[in-house]
Amino acid sequence: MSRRPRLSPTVGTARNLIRAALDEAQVPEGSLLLVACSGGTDSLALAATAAYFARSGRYRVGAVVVDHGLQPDSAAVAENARQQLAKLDLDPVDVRRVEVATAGTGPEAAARTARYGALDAAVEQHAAAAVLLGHTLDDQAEQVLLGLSRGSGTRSLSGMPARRGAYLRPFLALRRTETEEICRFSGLDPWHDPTNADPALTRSRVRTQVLPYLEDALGPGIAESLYRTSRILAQDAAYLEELAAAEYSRLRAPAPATGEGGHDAGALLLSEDGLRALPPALRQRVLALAVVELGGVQPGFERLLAAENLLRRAGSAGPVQLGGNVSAYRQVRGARVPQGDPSYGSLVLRKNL
Ligand SMILES: Nc1ncnc2c1ncn2[C@@H]1O[C@H](COP(=O)(O)OP(=O)(O)OP(=O)(O)O)[C@@H](O)[C@H]1O
Repeated sequence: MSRRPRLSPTVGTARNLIRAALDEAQVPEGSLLLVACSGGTDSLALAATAAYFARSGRYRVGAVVVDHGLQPDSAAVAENARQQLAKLDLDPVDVRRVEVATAGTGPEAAARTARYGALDAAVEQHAAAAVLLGHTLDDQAEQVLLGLSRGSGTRSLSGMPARRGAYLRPFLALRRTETEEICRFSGLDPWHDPTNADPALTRSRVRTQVLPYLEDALGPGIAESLYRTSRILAQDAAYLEELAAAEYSRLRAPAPATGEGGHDAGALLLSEDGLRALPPALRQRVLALAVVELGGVQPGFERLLAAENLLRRAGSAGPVQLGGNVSAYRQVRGARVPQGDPSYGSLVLRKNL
């Protein structure tokens, strides 16, 4: 009597991870899932595991391969991905060539922007309910380590989110060695991106030198520990951001226009007493929310400390540059700010044109 090959425990774990991610995001049964697939080990393993949900009839499953056109062999890499995906009976398998606009930004960031543009377009065209990304625990550990090396805060150290809109990362708890195992088990032949071992790239050095060194020096389990840290900090970041958003809407007021009536859209006011009463973790987040609302970029820690210092000054103070051309200053009562003007007692944030 012939026996069916035993299911690898890793394949079972991977299925459970996808099932949990879809349930958590409440992706409706019968809808289309698109796997974002580079043809590399992680996303091919993801496609192979997601294919199970098509076979079981619970979802429809397709894949999108983005050809960035940055390397001479990029079309061949995309074709290899298509051939591997053809073994999995996914529908559709959509290979998209994109133009990567590298002017003014690094090639990696430009490729990412173009890739997400193509994935968004594929979601729209195929009316997909979710896009699955193949990031693993190892990717998350690298992300946290890179964040630590830059002196980042809670949000950045919480790494990549498991979910953002329709984008899901079900494999964040899975090791890269496990995605390799799934590919072997599924008879897939993944592409090995040579840039993953390129010592000129910081992330590659973290992957091939720093993490193995830490593993050696501190003992095994460092990747799992960094992943654990990311989960703890993700909870904390979400909670602090929720509190800060509530404080921001409580303390924020529109700036009056300099002329008759209306508001000055390029500025806003934050109650100084309200800001002073907050703990620094919330005060700095409130200031950052104001900067972003005015069209600036998320300010760094030192800039936020400088803005907080304005609140300790006796008279008019500032401006302090907060990034993205947004500055903060305070004005005290006098000829320019008569009592009764809402700018009095407020920190003013202004976008300089
Ligand atoms: N060219 C691409 N086309 C479609 N999706 C992609 C492409 N490149 C990356 N992705 C998606 O983004 C995820 C992360 O890619 P990245 O290259 O950062 O990591 P990786 O660990 O090398 O992943 P992989 O082994 O799947 O290539 C991939 O798992 C995949 O879901």
